[in-house]
This record gives sequence, C-alpha cells and structure tokens, in this order.
Amino acid sequence: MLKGFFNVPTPHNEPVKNYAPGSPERKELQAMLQTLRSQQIDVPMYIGSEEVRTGKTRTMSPPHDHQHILGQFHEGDASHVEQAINAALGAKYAWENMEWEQRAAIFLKAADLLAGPYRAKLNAATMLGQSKNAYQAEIDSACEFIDFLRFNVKYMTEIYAQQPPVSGNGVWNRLEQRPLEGFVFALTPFNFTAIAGNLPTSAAMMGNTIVWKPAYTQIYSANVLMEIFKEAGVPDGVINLVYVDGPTAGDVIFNHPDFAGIHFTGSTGVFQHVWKTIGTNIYKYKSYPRIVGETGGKDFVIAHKSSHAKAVAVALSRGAFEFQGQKCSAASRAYIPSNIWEDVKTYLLEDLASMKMGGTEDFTNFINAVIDEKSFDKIAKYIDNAKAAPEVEIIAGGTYDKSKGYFIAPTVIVTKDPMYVTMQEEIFGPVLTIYVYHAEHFEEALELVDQTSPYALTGAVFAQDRYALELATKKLKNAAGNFYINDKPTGAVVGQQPFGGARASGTNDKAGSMINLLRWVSPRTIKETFVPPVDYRYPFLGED
Ligand SMILES: NC(=O)c1ccc[n+]([C@@H]2O[C@H](COP(=O)([O-])OP(=O)(O)OC[C@H]3O[C@@H](n4cnc5c(N)ncnc54)[C@H](O)[C@@H]3O)[C@@H](O)[C@H]2O)c1
Ligand SMILES: N[C@@H](CCC=O)C(=O)O
Repeated sequence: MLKGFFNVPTPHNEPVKNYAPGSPERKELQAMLQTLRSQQIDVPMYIGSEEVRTGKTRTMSPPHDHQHILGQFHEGDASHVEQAINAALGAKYAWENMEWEQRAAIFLKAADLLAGPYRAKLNAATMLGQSKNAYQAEIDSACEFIDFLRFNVKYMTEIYAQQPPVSGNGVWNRLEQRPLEGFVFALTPFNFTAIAGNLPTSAAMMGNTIVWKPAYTQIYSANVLMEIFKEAGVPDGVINLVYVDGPTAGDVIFNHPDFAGIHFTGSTGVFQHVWKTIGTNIYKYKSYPRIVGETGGKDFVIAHKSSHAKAVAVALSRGAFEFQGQKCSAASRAYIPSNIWEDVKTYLLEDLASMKMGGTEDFTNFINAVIDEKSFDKIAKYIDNAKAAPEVEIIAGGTYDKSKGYFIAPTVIVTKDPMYVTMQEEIFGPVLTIYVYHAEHFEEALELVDQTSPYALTGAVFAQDRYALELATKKLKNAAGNFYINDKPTGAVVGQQPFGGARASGTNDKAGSMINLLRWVSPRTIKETFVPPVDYRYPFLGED
C-alpha cells in the first residue's frame, strides 16, 4: 500500500458567476428552474443505507409562490432519531479508521461536483425553496459551500501536522487528533444552504459520524446536498438526515449517553434552550459534549461625519435588504450623523425605489419573499407597531402582502429613541432602523452601539478620518465578531473573514476556520520512551 505525507490542493475561493443576460450559466440555471418547477419530488429521510418514507408527508413550496408544490418530504418521529443515532454509531468505526486522505478526497470531490455538474441544481433548489435570487444563491449554495469544503480540507491537514515542538532525549512526543467519542448532532437553519452543508460535513471530515436535522424550510435544498454527498462517496451512516420537529429530536439526542457534540446555527433562543438541556443532562453523557452555536445578531452600521454619504447608503441598501434581511449579518440598525443624513436618505430612498420585488424565477427581482408565514407575521407585527409608535417614522416600505407569496417591502424606520425596540431585537426580515445622531457626538454614538443590544455578530464603521476609525475599532472591540471598515457588514468569505460572533451571538468558533475544526477532535498526547529507566534511584542519592 502507498504511504506518504500527502499535500492537499491549495484552496482558492470559488469564482462567483454573474448570471448576466445571455451568459451560459444564466441559461443553464433558468432551464433548471423550469425543470424543478415542472415536477413534484418525493423526499425521504436518509438513515444508514435506507431511504426512509414514513407516509406522513408535508408539502414544500416556494415562499414567493406558496400555492405551487415542489414536492413532499416524509416526516419522522423519535424512533427515526434513534435509528439515525444507531446508524451513526454503527458507521463510526470504519469511518474514523479510514485514512485521512481518503476522507479529504471525498469532500474535495463533493466540492468539484458542486462547482460543476450540481451547481445549477443546488442553486435552483435554493432559489425555489428559500426564495434567494440567482446572485444570493450563487454566493451561498455554490461558492460558500465549495469554499467551506476545500478550505476545511486544508485546515484539517494543518491540524494533523501540528505536533509538539520538542521531544527530549530518548523520547518521541506525538499528538493524535481523535474524533469525538460518540456522535455529533448537526442542527441547521433555513437561511444558508452552505451552513446546512457545512455543519455536518466539517465534523464528519474530522472523522465523526453525524445526525443532521435541517430546518423544514430548507429540506428541498438539503435533499440535493445529500445527493452530492452520496455521489462524492460519503459512506452510508456517516451523515444521517432526518426530518423531525426540533423538540422531539432534541429530546432523544440530548438524553443519549453517546451524544458527543452539537454543531448548531440558528436563533439565540433555541441555542440557549439547547445549552440548558445539555447542562441539565450532563451526568448522562460519556464525555462533556462540545457545544458550538452561531446564533442571532442585531448588526450595526455607524457612520462618522467624515464618511461618504453614497458609500454609506449603498452599504445600507445591500447590507440590510439582500435576501430580505434574512442574514444573521444583515445591517438592521444604523447610526447616521446629522451632517450627512439628508444625502444618505436621498440615496437610500432612490436605491429602494429602484428595487423590484417578486419571485426568484424573474432575474430582474432584487427582493424576493421571506421564508414562511410565521416569519411574515412576526415581521408584519414589528411594522404595525412602528406605525403606531409616536417616536418613530417609516420613511420607506411598511407594506406587506401574503396572498401569493410572503412579500414584505423593504422598510426603513427612523427613530428618535435610540433604544426603540427595533434597534434592539433581531427581526430577521427587511426592516432597517436608523437613528440620526448629532454629528459632533460620535463617541457617545459608539457607546450606544456597544450597549443597545445583547448581540455581537457583525458591524461596520464608515469614516474617512483615520482617528475616527481607530476610535471605533477600539470602542467596539466586543460589539462584533466580524467588524468591517468602510464596507457593509455582510458577505464574509471563507478563507478571508472567518465568521462568528460573541455575546448572545454565539460561541464564536468561526465557521470555515481551523478554530472550528478543532472543536470536532479530542487530542491524545503520546509519549514514547525508547529506552526506559531500569533503576528508580535519582543520581543524587549516591554517596560522595
Ligand atoms: N451566527 C450565524 O452564523 C448565523 C448564521 C445563520 C443564521 N443565524 C441565525 O439563525 C436564525 C434563523 O434561522 P432559523 O429560523 O432556521 O433558526 P431556528 O433557531 O428557528 O432553527 C434552527 C434549527 O433549530 C431547530 N429547532 C427549533 N427549535 C428547536 C428546539 N426547541 N429544539 C431543537 N431544535 C430546534 C430548527 O428546526 C432548525 O433546524 C437567526 O436568528 C439568525 O441570526 C445565525
Ligand atoms: N456569513 C454570512 C452570513 C451567514 C448568516 O446568515 C455573511 O457574512 O453575510
């Protein structure tokens, strides 16, 4: 058998295709959208080698066209979670003993399958199932997930290569990175197909086996991810995909003695509940479970009086309203100095007036639908409350309509109260709240930014004045895990800006970095002594 210290291909960020009119990628994507819309698929759970169909089905529809049926999935119950755990534990021995380069090859192959033959299919599934426009789907389901796979393979090898720097005379010190003892639970959100793919694969890459439960509203694209994993050669039982409601799944998972870790992305409330449950059950587990969770945000943009109004306005229109504000990183509160406010407002309103809203199949639409009725109703309530609040004014949007799809017009609220509820709470929709501060009170405004919300995920500062940038960078040290200077607070790129926040925004284990992969291994130190001593006595015990 061939043996060697193998190098892996150097990762590069997957180039983003632009889908311009007439481009081959646009034609291919449009054809795929038509194909997927013209059929109704039947989606099973994937447990071990089985495709499990329970007969208890739920339909899947585009959020922008909720009467159209894309297919149905089979919902499971607690018994399927048990089966998935057993399948994961059953596959564990072979998987963790497979040479690392074979695991690497599987995930590099998945990246190439996605970059090539599956790109249009996964993008189209994300566009239809999650209502992302072509560009938003491309940067998520194609490029970000390809990057996660390729960069994580590189980080995996760097982790394995890290060895103790010193071995004393007659000794060889080694460090072995063992997978966790048990199974890992990947609990994934609706809003990024790349995150849904990354949470199970990053832990699997390090030799773990996985029970994966996606959000119901992401199952349509999760099914394509599973197709890619299977074609890439992920063995049966390594990633088990179940569709069971969250609390039912949690009840089985968090009571199991072999539960070894959770890789979560989603809301802060769910994560805190999960953490508390694990704490309560801690005596039941063989090991202390790894708890990794990236959660909510209330992401800010603060402009200094020296900043360019147009740049600030564009950061707001893209940062707040791309994918309908349903990015954990979306700008949702802004602090604008009085001297540039009128210009920022004019540019922002011009941008918003030019944004078309509708289905993702029409490539001229910038704004699409929010994910589901529950989310629509929640966002509409914030808007209604703002209409009734004397301290705020809605200067754009404020309308919504769910007759065909869950459409909410991009909404801008201006508040006189910097602690107004929409400056503090995560809404997760196309709603931006702006507080106009006295242009000479920048430092006080920075304090407001830091203290207004419990979250600390992303944030951006705009200024031409370098002292102002330095002050903001220092004062907002703990206000964001991803901090942007003269840029919008969204769009982190794997390999360039590892992503994650602290405070109520998560454990900040930085998705798409070595820091994250380290959470899925448990190191064993091995010391080998070549010629062991044969006498217990120290030399100083001898007589002079
Ligand atoms: N920080 C980040 O990197 C990041 C990235 C993406 C999304 N998010 C956050 O995710 C949220 C949006 O995603 P979402 O609506 O899918 O989140 P969510 O918390 O509603 O759901 C996440 C997952 O948890 C499951 N779940 C829900 N309740 C549960 C329970 N009681 N027990 C066990 N599982 C349960 C869901 O079914 C889903 O699979 C936002 O808060 C957003 O900020 C954060
Ligand atoms: N990583 C993405 C956000 C993921 C959360 O939804 C960004 O940087 O915009």
